[in-house]
Amino acid sequence: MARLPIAIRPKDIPPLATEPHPHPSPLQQLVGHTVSKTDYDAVCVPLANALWQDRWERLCLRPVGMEDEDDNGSMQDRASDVDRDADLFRREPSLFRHECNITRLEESQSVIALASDWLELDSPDEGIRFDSELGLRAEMQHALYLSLPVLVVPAPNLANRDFLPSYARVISNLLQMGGSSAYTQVSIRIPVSDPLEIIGQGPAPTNGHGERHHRRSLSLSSRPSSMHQHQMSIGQLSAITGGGNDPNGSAPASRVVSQASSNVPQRTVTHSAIQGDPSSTWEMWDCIRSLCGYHPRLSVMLDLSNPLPPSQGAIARWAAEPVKRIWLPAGSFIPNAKGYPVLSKATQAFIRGLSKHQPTFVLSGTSDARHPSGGQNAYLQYLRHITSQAGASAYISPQGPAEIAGGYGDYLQAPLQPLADDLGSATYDVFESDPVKYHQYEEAVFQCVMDEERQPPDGEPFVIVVAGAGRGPLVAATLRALDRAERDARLYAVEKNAAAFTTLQERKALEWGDAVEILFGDMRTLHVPELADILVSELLGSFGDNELSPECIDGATRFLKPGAVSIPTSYTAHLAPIASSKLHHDVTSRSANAAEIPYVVMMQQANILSGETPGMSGRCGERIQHCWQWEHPRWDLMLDEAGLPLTNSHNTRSTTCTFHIPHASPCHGFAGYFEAHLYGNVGLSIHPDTIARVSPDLFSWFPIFFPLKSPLYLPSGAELEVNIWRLTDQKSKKVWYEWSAEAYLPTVPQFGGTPSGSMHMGMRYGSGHTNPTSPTESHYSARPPLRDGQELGRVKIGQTELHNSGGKHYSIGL
Ligand SMILES: C[S@@+](CC[C@H](N)C(=O)[O-])C[C@H]1O[C@@H](n2cnc3c(N)ncnc32)[C@H](O)[C@@H]1O
Repeated sequence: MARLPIAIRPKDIPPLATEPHPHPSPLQQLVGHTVSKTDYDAVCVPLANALWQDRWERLCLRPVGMEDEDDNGSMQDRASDVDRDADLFRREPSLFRHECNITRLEESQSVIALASDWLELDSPDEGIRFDSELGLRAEMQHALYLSLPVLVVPAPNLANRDFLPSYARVISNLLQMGGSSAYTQVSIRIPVSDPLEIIGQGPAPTNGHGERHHRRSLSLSSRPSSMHQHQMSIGQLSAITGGGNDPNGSAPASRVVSQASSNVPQRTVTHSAIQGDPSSTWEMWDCIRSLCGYHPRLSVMLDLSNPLPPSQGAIARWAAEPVKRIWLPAGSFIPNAKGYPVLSKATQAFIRGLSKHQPTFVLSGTSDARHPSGGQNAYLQYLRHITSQAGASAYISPQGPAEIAGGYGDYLQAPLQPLADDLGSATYDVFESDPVKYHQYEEAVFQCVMDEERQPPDGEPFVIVVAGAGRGPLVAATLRALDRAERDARLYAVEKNAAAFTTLQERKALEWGDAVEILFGDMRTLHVPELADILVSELLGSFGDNELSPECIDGATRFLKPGAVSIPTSYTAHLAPIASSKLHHDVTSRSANAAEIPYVVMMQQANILSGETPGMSGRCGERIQHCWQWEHPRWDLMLDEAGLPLTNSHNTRSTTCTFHIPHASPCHGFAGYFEAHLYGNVGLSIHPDTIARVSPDLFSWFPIFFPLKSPLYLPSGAELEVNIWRLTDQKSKKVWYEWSAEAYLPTVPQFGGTPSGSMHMGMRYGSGHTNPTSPTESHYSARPPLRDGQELGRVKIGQTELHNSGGKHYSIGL
């Protein structure tokens, strides 16, 4: 595992430079020292300091109660002076040098800059929202000027969910600044959970004392003035659950919301966390990145100040998101038996799972002596220890060691077409680097030639054809199997790639001699000197049939003896809906038609969305569902005079899979897998649930990805119906896939059972059999009690286009 970067958030921020360039500034010295003399890789500091906050508040807010004193003339004069300054600020919002912590280009390397956490882009007060936007734009302008790698923006406030689109709009606009050459990323700091999800308490308590009351400056005369009072933020809530809310540690400390202003909508705040929704903070992120169009410079800083939500499914969704940074305050560590800071088992596993994102960790509050043993360095050493143990893929990829798959993570590749195209020697070399596949074939051939029922009559040797021999590894595996079984065979190796055939010639000349007869040509038309008992082939694609194994084996069946066997004897295709911001972005940034093409990809930053349960309606299948099956050889086909099938229509397939979606998420497409039965008890699998049992460590195939042009949003408890077709056209000699999906929410009819009286069956309306304060998967799967004769219905909530209609954008040449 590569060493993951760790940054420190120092308690004290160095002062500004007192000597001119090129003398290093105090911040430069701190960064230089940290990077060269400690085991940290970066320093995390707020971009601006308290003087900036003071100016912004002086210009944009006014203490509550001031209007009562407005009959005093001098007070009014002061107010109009402030208004003038405020308008000047709004005309060209920018930071002064003394308001900044970072001022030089030379300071910007190895620095993670935090935007001011007192800005309220989602304040219920319109004026505060707009002035916060101006403040943040001033900070972004400064960050862009200094080419800072990232500006971390504080999380939106769950209690202000109604204004989340306003927050997201500001972020989207921020990402337009600096034009296409802009370099600075924007990272949204999102808490991994809301503490109320964990403790399941009632409405958030309000902060009854110590808050500063403000009202907006009167200068925005087109907008009514307003009064503000603090309300408890996510960060403050984290303190009550032990998540820690210290100046170094946690989410923003102050939020002001207006209560009196007429520009503040008098809506009831639906605080989803209060109702124990484990999706709440993730949904904030989902809304922001969707409104920002999956911008490539937008990422997540996942804030682990609060405990993880209890639901595995809710946590796993972060695997599909661009989590580039992880905020780990000292308060998120627990003391072990000796008093050293450690992380809970669940947090360790979560962090290991996210390691494939190569995140930068930010440790804060390490000098606060929160833990009795180990001192400040204990946090760093411990984090180094657990991240160095992080393995490869965690959530989805069936592929083996990261070293082998290295560099392929989330890399979109066009599926191979070994029938239409001739493969290069380097590609065969990659195939041959996976010993598992050849071991499985050797074992399958061994079991086949040992099988009593397969023995040729009168002690005759077997006739075996290896069809699609490539550079010969299956021929070698077959020879090893015959040797072990002490069986004789006449062995033929068929290959249509003329260049690969030269390697077969070489191997025959130097290794195999008379033991192997090599034949050049297409197995569908080539003359084979005698009928075979066993046909060995490996023409499998990631979805089983996508390299046209069915068509090729059909064509080779004409040189098999009646009752002969094919290795593989059968194979199946499987599908699951996935979310992956990365894959979605990579596909949609290619071309307009790029989402109409399947890809082969080692999925890393991806998450399977479906659950194992049948859902509330009982209609849903497994997490990963079987699409279709192929069995070989087929003896039931109508053949032409050459012994070939009259049509290829028997090789069309279609299926509808219905998936239960336990946790809200956009669906970005579908992951496809195959399982193959070779012979006896030997198989191959890239299905995530069976690979370890069937063919552990197999890495020859990555899953196939059928993308969606636009994400299909699926709320908690949704049912996703996926249609996929394998189609073929004799005239144009091609095979292709088409796919589409529909989303539904289950409903239960209310008394009387009319459709209009139906009620959605999302988690909030769960059965009442589950504990609403500890959401788990069962929350979503419990079926509500139905009255006699009542049936669950469903309402349709979304639909995709039909992808790759008529094979217009992607097809496989026959
Ligand atoms: C996936 S590769 C497998 C190569 C080799 N058996 C191995 O396992 O490394 C499939 C091979 O089948 C060959 N092939 C595909 N269709 C064929 C056909 N109709 N007739 C003969 N060879 C074919 C390709 O050229 C390629 O060498």
